[in-house]
Amino acid sequence: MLSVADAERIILAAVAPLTEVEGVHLPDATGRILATAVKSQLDFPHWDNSAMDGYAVRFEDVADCAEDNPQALEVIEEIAAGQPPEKTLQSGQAARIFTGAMVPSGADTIVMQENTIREGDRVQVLKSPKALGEFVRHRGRFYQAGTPLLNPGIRLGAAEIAVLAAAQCNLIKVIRQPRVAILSTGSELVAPEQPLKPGQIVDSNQYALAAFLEQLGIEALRLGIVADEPQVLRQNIREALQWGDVVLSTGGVSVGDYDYIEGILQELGGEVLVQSVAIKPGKPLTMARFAKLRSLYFGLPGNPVSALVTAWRFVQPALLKLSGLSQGWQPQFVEAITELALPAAPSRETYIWGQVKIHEGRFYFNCAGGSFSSGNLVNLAQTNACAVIPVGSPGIAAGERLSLLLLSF
Ligand SMILES: Nc1nc2c(c(=O)[nH]1)N[C@H]1C(S)=C(S)[C@@H](COP(=O)(O)OP(=O)(O)OC[C@H]3O[C@@H](n4cnc5c(N)ncnc54)[C@H](O)[C@@H]3O)O[C@H]1N2
Ligand code: MOO
Ligand SMILES: [Mg+2]
Repeated sequence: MLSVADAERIILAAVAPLTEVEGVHLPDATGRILATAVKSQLDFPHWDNSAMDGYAVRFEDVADCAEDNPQALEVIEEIAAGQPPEKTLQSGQAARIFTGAMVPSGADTIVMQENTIREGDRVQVLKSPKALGEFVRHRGRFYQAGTPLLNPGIRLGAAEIAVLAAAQCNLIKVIRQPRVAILSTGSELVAPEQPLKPGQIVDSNQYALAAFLEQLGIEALRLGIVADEPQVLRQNIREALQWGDVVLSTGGVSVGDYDYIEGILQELGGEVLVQSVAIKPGKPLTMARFAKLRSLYFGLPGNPVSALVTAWRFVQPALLKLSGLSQGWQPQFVEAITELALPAAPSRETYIWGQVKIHEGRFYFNCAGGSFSSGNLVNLAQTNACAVIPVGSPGIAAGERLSLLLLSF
């Protein structure tokens, strides 16, 4: 049985980030991973412009003015944003200007409107600017044309999409999305919409995994429920591996008579890298690499909580690394204070699900109510973090610090 740390290392080492590139239009680029550096032929700002509504002036004209010593200037034109100036400012002159408008030649400083009094075609400046260039946003101050604007390997969110739009990048090169197939193994399973006969179990894992993937920005190929019949399972798994970069199944990975997954992976030529892990829940986690197909198989345990906890702990970083993210794909742990006492972990690293909150700048963890069983998915609702209890820990008292795996925060 591997330790959690060793299993993580083996799994993540087996992941080769995707490199294939595709083009998407800007409105479709949200959530995608940038494949190549983006440069712009434009400086940012594109030209000297005003940061305030006020007057464009020559600093030397107003360097010494004050309320009891105002400086009168002649207003020679009005420049709105989007409108190029027509005149060149001479000494003793000002131009009415608005935020974002181009600074006219001859001017070097902006005086904000609040420090002026307008009198017809003249303006009185009541306060001298702090420095030459005050409230001028100079061309190229934020970014110089031709240098990298966005680096590859980043996920495109609202901020990056704004940058791309401003740089007029309409077609973006992104890394293709991972292909992930999911299947639920188990002859006892029925879909949520089917009537339940005695002894049957509703296939919640398929839905949980599809939602888990969707939250990572991946649309899963849902292969449905596959019965515990070796021939049928083998055929489904073979096809899934041919199509996908990653195949996730649940169930059939323990030691029962109907637990066929590991044997099938070996028959299909997979290199089984993980067979069991000292983690609770999730001990029978199985992972295999199919080098020729360039695909990975995760056989997650069938118990609903075991399936999700192992997905959060191992599959999530693997998929984020696969997606081409250059950083931030590793699992995120923070130090937190537990509100309630947590149990001992004699032999397996134990994950206790619950909720994390920030209070006065600190993380606080509240474990879920109800019973902690890998078969109880009811108290999994609203989980956004898992407390990690290290192997050999006698338990963690209320008010003590612990390490927390952040899920979505
Ligand atoms: N003798 C032993 N028995 C078990 C061991 C062990 O070490 N020795 N390990 C236990 C642990 S820990 C886990 S976790 C489970 C994992 O079992 P499998 O991965 O083989 O899963 P199944 O046997 O197929 O199912 C277990 C349980 O989960 C339910 N299930 C399965 N699929 C779904 C689904 N898609 N949606 C909802 N629920 C599902 C299934 O009906 C069973 O109740 O093994 C222990 N046994
Ligand atoms: O590891 Mo199992 O997931 O304890 O029930
Ligand atoms: Mg089983």
